[in-house]
Amino acid sequence: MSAAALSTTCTVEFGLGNLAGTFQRHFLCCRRFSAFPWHTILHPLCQKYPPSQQYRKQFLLELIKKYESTGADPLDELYDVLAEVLNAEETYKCHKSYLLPSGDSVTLIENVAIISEGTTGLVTWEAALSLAEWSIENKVYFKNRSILELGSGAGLTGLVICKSCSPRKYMFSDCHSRVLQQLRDNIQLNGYSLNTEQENQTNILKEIGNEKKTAISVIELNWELVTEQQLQNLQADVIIASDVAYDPEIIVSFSKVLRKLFNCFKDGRNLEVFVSSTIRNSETYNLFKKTLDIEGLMWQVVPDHKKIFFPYDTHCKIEMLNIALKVK
Ligand SMILES: C[S@@+](CC[C@H](N)C(=O)[O-])C[C@H]1O[C@@H](n2cnc3c(N)ncnc32)[C@H](O)[C@@H]1O
Repeated sequence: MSAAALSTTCTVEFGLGNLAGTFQRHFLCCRRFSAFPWHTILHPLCQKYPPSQQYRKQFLLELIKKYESTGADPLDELYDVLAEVLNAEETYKCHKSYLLPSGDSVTLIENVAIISEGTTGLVTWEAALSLAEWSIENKVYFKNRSILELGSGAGLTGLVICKSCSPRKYMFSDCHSRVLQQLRDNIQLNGYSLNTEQENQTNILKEIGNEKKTAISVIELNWELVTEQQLQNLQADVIIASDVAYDPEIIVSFSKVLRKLFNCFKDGRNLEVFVSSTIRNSETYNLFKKTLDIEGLMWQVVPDHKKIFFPYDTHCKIEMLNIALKVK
């Protein structure tokens, strides 16, 4: 049977609309499947930006097993792709592509291991996916505003916001040199150019035709070292962060940075702060809330967004806080 014929069969059998969309979303960012997949390994995004060799191999073996368990004749095309994948070099980095509701996508280079090179910042974490989904439903917080993201990691949330919410300025930041390099690469991979230092300082907007483009920069910003003056110079209106409350030491320095950011707003400008966290350990998470309290900050839990379109473990508890200065 040809691939086209199989594709038609699957369309009829599984109803291509939602199901194919689900398969693509799972496959392109390396998530497990619970049903028979198609429109994946030959997807143009997969061919241009291949997921890890290990993931593609497992996927194809499972696909072949499930397909042949229906009694169908072996499909040469699947074995050809499997041979190609088996011959490919196994690398410690891979591509993951995240499909957006607009039809656009964000492709990232991520490490295969979740912790590598002494950092957690080389992969995308669940809280980043959740924050990105929330942002698409809440564009009003980002449109024409100047956003500072703390601990950006691989850059998923920021790239989704830049592609979907038209911010005026987006400042990615992190402290780790490998993470900062991967962030720059990922931003460029998605078709953006980075602002120069001079452009950052003078806050120049890129204007192409009549369309204003988001000014994007990557900043080395270590919560342990950054001063109030440095934060003041960034002139951010909105602060976001995801999965940064996972370690007691980090929690203290992160909360202090938030307090410093609020101190920059003595002139009455309004600062919006959103922090999305996976609650792995309730003691650690409570410590985060307690530390915010010690720093003179209060929070409200933001209601969950409605549409889930990135595949992630929905059993893990993710919570987003809107953080503000306590009223005296
Ligand atoms: C668990 S990762 C989360 C990355 C990304 N926000 C996500 O959710 O996918 C934590 C990030 O915080 C960064 N980080 C940890 N300590 C930091 C510090 N003192 N200053 C700045 N960034 C820090 C790490 O480099 C890493 O990128």
